[in-house]
Amino acid sequence: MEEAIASRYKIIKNLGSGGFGDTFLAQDLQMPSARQVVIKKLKPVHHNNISLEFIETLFEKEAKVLEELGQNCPQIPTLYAYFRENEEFYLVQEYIEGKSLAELGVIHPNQCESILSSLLNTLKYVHGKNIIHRDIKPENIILRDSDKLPVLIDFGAVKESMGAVQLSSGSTVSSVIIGTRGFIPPEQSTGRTVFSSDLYALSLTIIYSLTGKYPIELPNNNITGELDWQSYIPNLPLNLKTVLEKASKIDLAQRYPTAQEMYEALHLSQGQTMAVTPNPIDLQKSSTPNLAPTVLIPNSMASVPQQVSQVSQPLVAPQKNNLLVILITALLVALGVSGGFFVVQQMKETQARLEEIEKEKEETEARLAEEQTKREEEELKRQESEKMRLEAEKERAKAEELRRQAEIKAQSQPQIRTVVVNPSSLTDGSYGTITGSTGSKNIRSGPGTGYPVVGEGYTGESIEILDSGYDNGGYLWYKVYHPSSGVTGWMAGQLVNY
Ligand SMILES: Nc1ncnc2c1ncn2[C@@H]1O[C@H](COP(=O)(O)OP(=O)(O)OP(=O)(O)O)[C@@H](O)[C@H]1O
Repeated sequence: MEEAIASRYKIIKNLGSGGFGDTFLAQDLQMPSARQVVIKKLKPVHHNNISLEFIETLFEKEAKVLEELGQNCPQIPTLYAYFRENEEFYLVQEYIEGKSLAELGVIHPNQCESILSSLLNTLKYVHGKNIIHRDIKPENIILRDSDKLPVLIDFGAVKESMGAVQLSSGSTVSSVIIGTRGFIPPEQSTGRTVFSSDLYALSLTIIYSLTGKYPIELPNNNITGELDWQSYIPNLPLNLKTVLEKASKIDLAQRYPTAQEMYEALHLSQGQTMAVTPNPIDLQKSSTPNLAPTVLIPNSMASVPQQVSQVSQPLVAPQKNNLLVILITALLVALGVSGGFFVVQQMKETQARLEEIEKEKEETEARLAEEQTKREEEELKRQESEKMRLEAEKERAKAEELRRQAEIKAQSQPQIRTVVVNPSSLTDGSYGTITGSTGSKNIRSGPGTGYPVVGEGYTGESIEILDSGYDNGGYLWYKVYHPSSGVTGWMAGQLVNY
């Protein structure tokens, strides 16, 4: 890792590396305090058909915007410097000490509500300058240690300038879409980012702080695409729930169009006076002391609130009700006429988006049907091969059974092992007697009880010994001639006294 940047900023550590470059914590060696700063190094994505000088011009333009935002809003880091070195571009910013919402995880609903309110004030100011942040997410909001206020970092436009490309028509566009999956609404992913895209991302960021879940971790309704986050936090104050639900609508037309309207809805739905949340712009970084916090004028359409008094005031003084109703009606009629074109335009955009969603739905359905058919075909194939396997298995078992039966049969067949024990003694005239308990003894056709009985002899009778052998169990048998019956056959060894 390099040790210093531009011979002035001594790198302390790398804070992160993203798609556009690296972010470092460094010390500014040219400041007496050697204050800590954050340096963002950006690398152009494409520079085939566009010169670095052109990118530099865009970068400078965006850096100037960041400078202005940081100077006037205490909840945006101050930009100290920006420069180009070789082919890389650098932003040197105020270091905000604190933890990001991503690091903080689940936060109590009351604190979430104050964070939301405070960030809506910041966005009122930012949008008032015609700037859209484009990448609001838990990682890009730091809860500053010193005052616990949320600070918005990492504006997207300057990164967008790194992806500039020239079209054949001559106009310049960015080839990159800034934003983070799950936090960007549909219109932003098609390159048509509007103010309410930031409000959408902000609502999902607050939903993260309430539930600890990123949008991609939440289940969504298959028809509307809306996320089901409410079940994770059942006892949420109604006003906060209503505001978050509206701001996170997929349909752009159903969302709050401005931060001002969302802010008003957040506070009005509590049925109270307009909030006395200090506006970041009025808690400015400039030297003006004793600045009172602001009260927002309820029917003011301006994005920059007016400073009036430190005390909370009723939304509408009762005695002025009638006059105010007339004024509001007149204002709405005037706005209705002048805003007609804008409304038609919005409707057209919404219609186009709905058609796009419909098309995406049809494509998804076709893809799912195709996948289903494929799955069914595979299942059929699998069943077929399983059937074949079972049949083969059956055949094998059958063959095995046949083999086993043949073996049993073979084993039940008596096996004759004829062994001459004492050939010299088995000469003519070798006699023995039948022994054992009184009674008849079987004479068989072979040496073993498996052989049929061919005759009988009685204990004490004399027999001529002709041969000897063993049965399957290894027992000795004698081949005898039984003179009393004239039978020749085999007798078990223990029945013969020889
Ligand atoms: N001004 C700042 N003060 C304190 N920390 C900051 C500041 N700016 C960025 N950081 C921290 O630096 C880290 C990297 O930040 P950053 O968002 O600039 O870049 P990245 O997320 O790495 O890349 P990408 O630009 O692609 O989003 C984050 O943890 C962020 O909280």
